[in-house]
Amino acid sequence: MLIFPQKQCDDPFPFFYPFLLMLLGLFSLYFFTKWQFNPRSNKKLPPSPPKLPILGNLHQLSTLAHRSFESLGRKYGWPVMLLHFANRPVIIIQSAEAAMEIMKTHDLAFANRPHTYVQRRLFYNLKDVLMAPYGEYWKKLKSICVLHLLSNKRVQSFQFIRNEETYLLMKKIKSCSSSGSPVNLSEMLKSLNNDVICRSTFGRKYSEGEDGKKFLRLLTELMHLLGRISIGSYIPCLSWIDSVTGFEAKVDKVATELDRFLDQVIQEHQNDNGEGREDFVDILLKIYYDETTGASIDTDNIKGIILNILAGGTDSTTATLVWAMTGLLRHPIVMNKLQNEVREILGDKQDINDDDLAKMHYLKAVVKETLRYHTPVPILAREAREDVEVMGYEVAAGTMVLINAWAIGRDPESWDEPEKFKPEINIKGLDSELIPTGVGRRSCPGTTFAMANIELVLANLLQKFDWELPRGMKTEDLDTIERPGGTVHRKNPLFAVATQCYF
Ligand code: HEM
Repeated sequence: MLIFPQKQCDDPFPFFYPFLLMLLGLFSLYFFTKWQFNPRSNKKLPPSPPKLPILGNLHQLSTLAHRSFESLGRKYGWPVMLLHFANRPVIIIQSAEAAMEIMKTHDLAFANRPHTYVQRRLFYNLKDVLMAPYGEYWKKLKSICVLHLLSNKRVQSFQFIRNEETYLLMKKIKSCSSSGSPVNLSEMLKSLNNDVICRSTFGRKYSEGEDGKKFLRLLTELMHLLGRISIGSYIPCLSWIDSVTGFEAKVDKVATELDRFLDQVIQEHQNDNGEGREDFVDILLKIYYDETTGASIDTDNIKGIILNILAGGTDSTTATLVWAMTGLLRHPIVMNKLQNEVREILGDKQDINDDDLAKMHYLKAVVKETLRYHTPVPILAREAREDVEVMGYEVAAGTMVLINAWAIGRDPESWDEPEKFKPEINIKGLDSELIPTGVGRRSCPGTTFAMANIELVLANLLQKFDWELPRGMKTEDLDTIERPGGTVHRKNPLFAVATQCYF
């Protein structure tokens, strides 16, 4: 038995200890009452990995954030995890069930998007449709997109553009195939999509001439800046770094030059006698001048929407097409099956129309599988407009919420063998598990436009050519390395050889 030595009563302040005890008691009572009656304190927060002062969890993220979120989530909190980007709380959502709570059950509460200085500067102080906060103003812009610019009818009316541009691409590939040299599919598909989107938006292409090239360079820079993280947006005390590294100046330069270009385009359209076919700028100008529609918009809205269409339209469509061809070249059995479907449905017919595409079910399954396996926009960003409970966790108003669509598409809870590229598993279309273009109010209005282009180009590529990898390359040699960014492309360009031509 341990005997503690008795404390000698030679303390000069014998009244001090009871006083200290009383003080401690009062403090405990104060904090206990505060904890009990503070409505926020006993709310359950999602699990979180340990974080560092100042940085929070930023040091745990690689440039491919969707992959970092998945591995951190599996270790620290699945399917809902709390991270800190510096001192900003960010909720990461990684299962279909949790994503549906955000985008369906609480769609209205999560109808805002988080934004940084970069988006504000590039998108006319959020006067565009992609970044505008939820409200009457955003509703007006979104309905213009859905009803006037990207409706089924409008997408059909642009069929001649898709046909003409696809035909030009086929001719280009044919001329390369005669020499047996590999074609750079990444480059060709990017230029096709730029041409389709520029003709739909401006009524002309910008792939030739100095002006055109400069504009396409600006567009590439816009996408690059949107995909970069500005340090100052998350750690305000380090915002000087963005200025010293020239990042801020670069954003300003690109924003100013794009604005000048768009002003010129609008001016040209205003001077035009309007006899040609209607493009997006014509439609937006009509709404601008028409006071009876009640949808009054200004020129910043027009320019913001155009930039959204250019940014959203070209990059994600190109990435999907390039990844689809990557998947097919890596899986010759799938390529063969798709080629048989396309050729059986078309017979000798060379021009492919929407009715033909509607019959190509395996083609649709291949596109869906590409969106699942190589999700082009892997992370969907939303912001809470009010305090909400999600999967039993508290999410406070203003919290950034990132939905990892890529991880949801590879969740073994939802998919058999999710690590394999297998269009057959996609044939039934598990809708809530496949959310590459979002769900709910803020979902993508350009899906029909994108799919019409993707399906037409793929069907043509497979009907008119047989494909192989460049000489000496095996299917397993073809890499799938991703390039970081808001839209995830292949890091290395995709080269393939069109061995046989059938037109
Ligand atoms: C395969 C191609 C495409 C993919 C994967 C894609 C993906 C997405 C995603 C994930 C979102 C966010 C959805 C959400 O938060 O719920 C989005 C929004 C948007 N997309 Fe797309 N997109 C594609 C094509 C297009 C095209 C062709 C256009 C225009 C011509 C377009 C215009 C937009 C716009 C304007 C928004 C913002 C909508 C809003 O905030 O209300 N997208 N897209």
